[in-house]
Amino acid sequence: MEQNKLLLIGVGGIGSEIIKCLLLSGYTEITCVDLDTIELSNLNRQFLFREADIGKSKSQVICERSKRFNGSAKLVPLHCDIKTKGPSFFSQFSVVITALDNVGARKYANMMCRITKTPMVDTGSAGFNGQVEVFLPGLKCFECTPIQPPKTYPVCTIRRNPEKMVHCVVWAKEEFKKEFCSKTYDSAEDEQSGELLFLKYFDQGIKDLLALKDFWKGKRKPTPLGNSKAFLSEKKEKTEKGQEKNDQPQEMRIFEPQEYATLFLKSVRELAKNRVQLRRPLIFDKDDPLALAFVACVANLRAFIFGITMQSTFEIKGIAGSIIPAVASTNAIVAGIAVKEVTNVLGWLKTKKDESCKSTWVGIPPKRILLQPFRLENSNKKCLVCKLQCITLKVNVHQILVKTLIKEVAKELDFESATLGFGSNCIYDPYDEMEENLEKKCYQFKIEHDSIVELDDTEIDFNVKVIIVHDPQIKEQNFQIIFHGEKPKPTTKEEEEEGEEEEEEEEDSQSKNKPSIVENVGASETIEIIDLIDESETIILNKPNVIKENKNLNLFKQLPSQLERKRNFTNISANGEIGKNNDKIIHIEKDELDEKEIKQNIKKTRKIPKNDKKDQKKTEIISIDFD
Ligand SMILES: Nc1ncnc2c1ncn2[C@@H]1O[C@H](COP(=O)(O)OP(=O)(O)OP(=O)(O)O)[C@@H](O)[C@H]1O
Ligand SMILES: [Zn+2]
Repeated sequence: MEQNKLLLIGVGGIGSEIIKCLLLSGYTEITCVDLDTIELSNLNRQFLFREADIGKSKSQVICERSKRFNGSAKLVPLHCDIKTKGPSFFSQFSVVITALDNVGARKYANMMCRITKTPMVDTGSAGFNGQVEVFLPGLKCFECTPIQPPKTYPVCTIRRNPEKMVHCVVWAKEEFKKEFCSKTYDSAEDEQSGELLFLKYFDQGIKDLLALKDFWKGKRKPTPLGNSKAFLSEKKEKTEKGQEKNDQPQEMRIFEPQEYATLFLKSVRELAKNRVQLRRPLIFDKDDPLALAFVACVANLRAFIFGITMQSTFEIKGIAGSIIPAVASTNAIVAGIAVKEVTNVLGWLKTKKDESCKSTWVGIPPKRILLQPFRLENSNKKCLVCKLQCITLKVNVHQILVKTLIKEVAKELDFESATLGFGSNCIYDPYDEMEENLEKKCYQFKIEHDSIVELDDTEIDFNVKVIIVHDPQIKEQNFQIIFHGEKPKPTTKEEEEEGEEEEEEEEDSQSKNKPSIVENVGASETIEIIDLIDESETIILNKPNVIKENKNLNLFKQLPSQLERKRNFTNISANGEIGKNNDKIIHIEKDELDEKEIKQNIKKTRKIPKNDKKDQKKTEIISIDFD
């Protein structure tokens, strides 16, 4: 353990737990990277931070505080974005552990780990669910499973007939974008702008909808609010709801609609002013109080119009940012498993046997913890990151011309016709008029030590990443090309077809039983329980078909808490089966069936025989057949 240098990326909720577990397990050399500073909202679960640390660098503080677990450990803090670190940085470490909150940074770490053939242990959590995934070189990587796009809602529900607060919030965010994020303004809007918007959103817009007479047949109609002055004058004696709860912070309270109208007019004025000062369109950020005030007011007033229960700004912030509150216990469990996997991965580095390494899904439904370990999978032949081929080029970036780089590397790799790209820039394309770039030196395009440039063959499917190692001693012509194992070669037709077939199989098997990762695990509102028609056993979900086709963990992320709220369903396994007292499982075949039809479509599963219970205890996983 002591000989292994570890890299921990992200020292937030899970990262703080990981560093503690690593040190207490005997690891002594850890580099901690985090780009952020400590915020008040971190303190409830990032247990090593204190109020006095607010504003300080997370990585600095965590390294100082963690000395208490092992005073002689070598902890290196780096306050930076991981995306600024290249292959030579990553290659120092035996294992990379990611405890990040976004897919972009994970993808970057994954690519660096593939390039440098470094194992990566990725962690994540959302509420009571979490995961630890182990990515070993040569096996499945973070990008082998396509990442699901966030949930979208039917346009008609959002624009015409919202049924829930989330629909109003999506609409409010859209309006925020239209109003403040697309145009630049040179002068402040006049004083009328708030009132005009009020009319548009809450009066005329609603009247226009009501004009669609057929649409409203049999539906509850919305009520337009009139103009803001008239609406505000209705304000009788009412103040905010729940006077007795006045000790709650503003953000947690629900106010009368008139209060939201006043705040709405104010927020429009302030946002318009800001836009003029900034001289650029605004960006919606749930942490920007003004943007959030606008969205909360618009969403609540729309909810009021459509007879939907209004919610506090705090709750709306959660919906607007797809936030599921972090749970310290989930983070601690995930961190513990991750550290165990780091030890397994170190074993793999010696033996190259991967049996002990596992990825694990974590779920904490009431009163029990479900851990579901999975064997590591093979990589997806279609995965661009796994297919990635690279070489290292030792050069003097101040001397080497773009022309030389392209010509020599292309010659060495048998390229027919090469384009050169760096980041999102194309430096040279033979079909474009870019000849003058050929005469420039590499550093003029900010290509420096540890940069990765890309050579693409325009004729065949051949892409090679070139890792630049700058050496000031090297003269222009004396550069050195270093292969990482085999010499890169173009993908052959057979390999391509093989990849396609494999992908189809993969999709098949995934939809049958494998969980796949989503951006913010469980953060999207994928599945929702619409109703429980029979108290004990029947649940109606908004997307039963999807469930049947994909017994996929992601679709079930949100179920435990919803089920708990609705009824006492207690057992939900990580594979997506839902059960009550181990014996009643339901699934419904069609979308939007009526109650009678649903009852006909219910299939009960077999009861788990009593003597199987021993097994369940051993694994803490309940596995029940759907059919
Ligand atoms: N590109 C990056 N480079 C380095 N660190 C990153 C990068 N992206 C995210 N992080 C860090 O990863 C950590 C993730 O931790 P966590 O999910 O607990 O988020 P948080 O920001 O601490 O809390 P919350 O978002 O819930 O307020 C954060 O500390 C964040 O700064
Ligand atoms: Zn991959």
